[in-house]
Amino acid sequence: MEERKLLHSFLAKSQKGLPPRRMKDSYIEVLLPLGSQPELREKYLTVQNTIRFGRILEDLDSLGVLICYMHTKIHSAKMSPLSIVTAQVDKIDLCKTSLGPEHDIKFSGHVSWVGKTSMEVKMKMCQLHGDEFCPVLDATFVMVARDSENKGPAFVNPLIPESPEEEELFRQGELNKGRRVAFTSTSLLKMAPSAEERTTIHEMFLNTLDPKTISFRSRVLPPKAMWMENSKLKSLEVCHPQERNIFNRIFGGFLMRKAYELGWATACNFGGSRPFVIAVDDIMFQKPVEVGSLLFLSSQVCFTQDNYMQVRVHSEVASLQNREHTTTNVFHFTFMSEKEVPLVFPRTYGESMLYLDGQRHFNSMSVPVNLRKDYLVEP
Ligand SMILES: CCCCCCCCCC(=O)SCCNC(=O)CCNC(=O)[C@H](O)C(C)(C)COP(=O)(O)OP(=O)(O)OC[C@H]1O[C@@H](n2cnc3c(N)ncnc32)[C@H](O)[C@@H]1OP(=O)(O)O
Repeated sequence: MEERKLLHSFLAKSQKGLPPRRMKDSYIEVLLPLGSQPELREKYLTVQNTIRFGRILEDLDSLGVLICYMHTKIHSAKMSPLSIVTAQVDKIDLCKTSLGPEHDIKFSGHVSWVGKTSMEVKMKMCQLHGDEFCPVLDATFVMVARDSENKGPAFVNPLIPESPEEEELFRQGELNKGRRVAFTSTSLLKMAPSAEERTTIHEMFLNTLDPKTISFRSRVLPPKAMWMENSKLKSLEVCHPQERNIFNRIFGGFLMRKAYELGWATACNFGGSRPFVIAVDDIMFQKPVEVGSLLFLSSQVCFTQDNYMQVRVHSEVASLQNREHTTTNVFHFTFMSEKEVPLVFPRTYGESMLYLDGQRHFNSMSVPVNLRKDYLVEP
């Protein structure tokens, strides 16, 4: 960090002072040679001989940061004065493809939109089948540039779209920013549910009243249903220095992997069969996690439909000395099970809000649900 302090002089005073960049300036392709270098497979392998999605999340996080460093590269400086952190995983959509560990994987991506200090990054992952790399997933992350000590915001180079396709991507990035703001401002933490949502919750409540008693208090579960509170799983991680990133904080990819694996176990436990992840969305990195923290993860199924489960993982940290807990992330994962899953019923008002939030995330998936069938992506 002492060395990084000296890089302050390379920081731009305004965005205008930085040279504009093209999308191709940040474009990179990275090969993960699982097919040609079998010794790499161990790290990526599940017991069902498929690829661990948690490891892919880690790779995407590192790649997103690397792409932003390409966009902001100062050719005259040996080291970048910027600290680039993951602010949000906007969306990861998985395509209808299986992920075997015997074939090479190719990641690619570039910056698709920039604000003043934030950058949207689009990434793709493809896997070799025969002679061809076939698409496996699309990801959109938002990264934020901070100064060399990660203490305040730092400007990033403007982005110039060069073709109608790039202009469309840039426009989409602008819309995504608007959508994120709208999603946050209509959050159930700030606003009451809509009339339709209120009806859903009231109907669910009525469905759980015991018809034998004339009481609002005796609740019984309908058949093939489970109370939301009984879907919960929790875990604790000690954040060792091994998991730190280049800015001496805990690596975002590690946090995502741990949250994903707990979410997967929750879906497995709830659904009673192997779940497959089909979408990840709106993971906010609200606060950095300090090395040495205790990371408390709490996961629950908050919405279900047919074979689908929407799982929410909440993470908070506390230091060993200070017992106060602070929320650092909320993760949203959509899983598909091999068979129909139980209905999940909220019992309290707070759980009803979790149910509606889960439903909103489920409905925001971009690929129609009926297209999603034979996935093989596991923890
Ligand atoms: C070389 C390659 C290998 C490297 C691998 C290492 C990878 C290391 C990457 C990581 O592991 S980072 C660790 C995980 N991430 C974190 O710990 C970040 C924790 N969160 C924070 O530190 C702050 O919440 C954050 C810096 C993201 C935002 O802080 P503020 O809320 O004070 O930000 P501010 O209000 O100043 O806004 C700054 C910009 O961020 C944008 N922003 C903030 N939160 C956002 C959000 N949630 N989503 C999208 N954009 C967001 C905001 O719109 C604005 O954009 P513009 O300047 O372009 O207008």
